[in-house]
Amino acid sequence: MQDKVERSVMAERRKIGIMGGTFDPIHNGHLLAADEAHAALGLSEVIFVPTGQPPHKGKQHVTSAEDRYIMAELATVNCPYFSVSRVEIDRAGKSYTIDTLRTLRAMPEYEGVLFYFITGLDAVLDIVSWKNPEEIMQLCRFVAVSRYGYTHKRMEELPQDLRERIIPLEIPLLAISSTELRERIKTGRSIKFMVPTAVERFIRKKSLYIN
Ligand SMILES: Nc1ncnc2c1ncn2[C@@H]1O[C@H](COP(=O)(O)OP(=O)(O)OP(=O)(O)O)[C@@H](O)[C@H]1O
Ligand SMILES: O=C(O)c1ccc[n+]([C@@H]2O[C@H](COP(=O)([O-])O)[C@@H](O)[C@H]2O)c1
Repeated sequence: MQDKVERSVMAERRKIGIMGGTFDPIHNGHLLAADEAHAALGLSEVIFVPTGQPPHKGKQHVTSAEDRYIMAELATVNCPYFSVSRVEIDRAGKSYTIDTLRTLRAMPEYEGVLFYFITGLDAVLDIVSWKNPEEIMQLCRFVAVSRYGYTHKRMEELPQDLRERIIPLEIPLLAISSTELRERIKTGRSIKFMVPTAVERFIRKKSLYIN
């Protein structure tokens, strides 16, 4: 009975996806993951949230937040249910997901919304090292989409209480990563069908990733 009531309450709540990432640069793998989650989970929209300071990228050089934000805008502008948020870019310090969830949940336009945080399986397997993972799981549902080189079976490595809150989602594998794209640009190889055309044009115009 309790379960039934809970399910019917959840069915009435607006469901919104959050696709967080460094997006250095954004690529078709990110867009496909967000689109598959949108369809499979009945999300009304997906908000892309480029990180300001990625919490786990350490000393690795990261392209300016503004350029990564513009690329995210260019990649998503033609999709009516995608948008890009500046919430992490405009916040000082490391971009912890817990802070982002608290901020979004406190915004009047998202009152009563059920958030789904979309990540690749590689990122989810690392969740125990994130800030406040238990509280994150209370504030949203986690979605773990397939990523080349990983299987959902590996979710068994996670503590049960966290694993139970994560929705595994099989999506077509696109073996694209931002690392691979940066390497391709540096070595003069094509990225043509791996990123939206507008993103490729921006990368070329700003001479990003050439050294
Ligand atoms: N090809 C892909 N398929 C599915 N999910 C992906 C893919 N690429 C990235 N993701 C997921 O998107 C989120 C943001 O990823 P991120 O911006 O770090 O891209 P990345 O390609 O993993 O970058 P890098 O190679 O620099 O680590 C993460 O949850 C990541 O797992
Ligand atoms: O909050 C944390 O501790 C945390 C640690 C690592 C990653 N994240 C988030 O996970 C998303 C993917 O991160 P990344 O580094 O793979 O681009 C992005 O939104 C990050 O802010 C969050």
